[in-house]
Amino acid sequence: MAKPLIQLALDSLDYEQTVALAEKAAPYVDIIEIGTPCLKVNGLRLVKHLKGQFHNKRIFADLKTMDAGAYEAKPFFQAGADITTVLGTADLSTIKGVVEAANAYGREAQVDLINVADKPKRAREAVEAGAHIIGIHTGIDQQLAGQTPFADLQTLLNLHLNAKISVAGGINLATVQQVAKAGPSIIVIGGAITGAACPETAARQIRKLVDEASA
Ligand SMILES: O=C([C@H](O)CO)[C@H](O)[C@H](O)COP(=O)(O)O
Repeated sequence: MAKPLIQLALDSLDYEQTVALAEKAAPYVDIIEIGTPCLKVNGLRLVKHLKGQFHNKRIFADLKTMDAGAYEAKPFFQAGADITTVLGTADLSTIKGVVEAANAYGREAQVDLINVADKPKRAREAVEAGAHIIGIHTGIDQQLAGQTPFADLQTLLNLHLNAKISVAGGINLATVQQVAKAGPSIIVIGGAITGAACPETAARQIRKLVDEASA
């Protein structure tokens, strides 16, 4: 089974704390995500910093773009982001704009299906528009209401789309192997690492569990 990439989601608002968490978990992850709240507070400066410090990792800027796709994404690709996100609920022209910007810089566009009603339909349209990654995502507020991304992940994987599938939303030490065995390309882990008593230990454990599940 192909080994999924592990994406660390950083959702602290504090610049220094975000860099410190990235330093602790970086040896065990493939992609470093600047989560939307963190990106809104810390912006392009943090993208440049993390790309400079972790040049062998992919940097994910979780823009969740809703309009002006290319215009919003371009400065983040110029600053070193390898992947930016656009909302699946956006107009298809906005999704195409982010895809075009990503292609112009040799990077990737992820379409986030958070809050999309008909996920298979939108995922097919996004892939048709050139999206490189489709994100199954149960948001933090939805997690608080008891929702999980597992059923939607399986639905999307069953479509066998010509794009990578990423999954996010409350994945932790207890669930990461079940997720890895389902076969996504990318598994996103936020709070289970950043909120752990020892983030470095949690990241190492996640890496081990994913490697075991996909061996
Ligand atoms: O994308 C996220 C959220 O919308 C805030 O930016 C999170 O980074 C993502 O859900 C992963 O975090 P956890 O759910 O804590 O694993």
